[in-house]
Amino acid sequence: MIAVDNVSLSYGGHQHHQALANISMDVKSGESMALIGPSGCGKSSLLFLIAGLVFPQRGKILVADENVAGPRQDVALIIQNYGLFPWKTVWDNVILGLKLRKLDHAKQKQKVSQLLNVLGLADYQDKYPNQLSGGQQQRVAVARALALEPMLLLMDEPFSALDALTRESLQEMVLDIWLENKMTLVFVTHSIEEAVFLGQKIAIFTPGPGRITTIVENSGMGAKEFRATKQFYQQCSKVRKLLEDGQHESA
Ligand SMILES: Nc1ncnc2c1ncn2[C@@H]1O[C@H](COP(=O)(O)OP(=O)(O)OP(=O)(O)O)[C@@H](O)[C@H]1O
Repeated sequence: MIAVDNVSLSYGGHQHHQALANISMDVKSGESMALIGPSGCGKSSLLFLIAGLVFPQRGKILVADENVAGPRQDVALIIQNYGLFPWKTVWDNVILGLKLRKLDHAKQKQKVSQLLNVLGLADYQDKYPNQLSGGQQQRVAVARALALEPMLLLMDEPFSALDALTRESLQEMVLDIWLENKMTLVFVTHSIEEAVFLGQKIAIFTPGPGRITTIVENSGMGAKEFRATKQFYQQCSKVRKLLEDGQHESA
């Protein structure tokens, strides 16, 4: 589904800054991958490259076997801080993408109602984002992305602003959606537990410029009970150790 081949990215201007160096990775169709590493190591930049919002100076990125030349209709991106329109209600935020696609009106309504029900937002459909909690806003962002039935869902630190329990329940919701829809999922996180709970593969980044040092296979993920297993704790320890090693290397 995604093939990133030897990609380097610099941001221009006179303070020329190399954000990513020689990144290669593959994500198969239906897989989930977590991107984790210290702040500023280029995780969001890699997500934006895959989304077709920025372009590399070197290397190649394919999505569904096609060169990424711009945003695609079948790829949804949830940006940091949810990216909701504050002047639109929950309903209008979620239906927006379907309107832009000019989907049949009845189908638009049916789809949005269904999603709001599934995500527990039906009672909030006429509220505005600033009338909602962080967890509710996050669910609206997820609903808006899922309305488009993406084959690839990209999420940038989706649950970072949430309290621990809300965060876990939304992680479980995303796991359910991923298992049911068999879409490909790539997400950025700072949380080791989140990476291990939701990532079938976990890409470990180091900074200065951003590189992927290791891709951890995490075959145990896929069940809610995984969180309570010994394997889960072992995987968390492994990821923590790799992150620490990366910090020492780049220090
Ligand atoms: N538009 C931009 N112009 C110039 N530099 C940028 C731009 N966007 C990001 N950078 C720089 O590129 C580097 C990588 O940023 P990026 O946001 O991808 O990192 P990150 O790993 O996602 O960080 P965080 O975990 O803090 O969100 C940083 O040093 C950042 O300052």
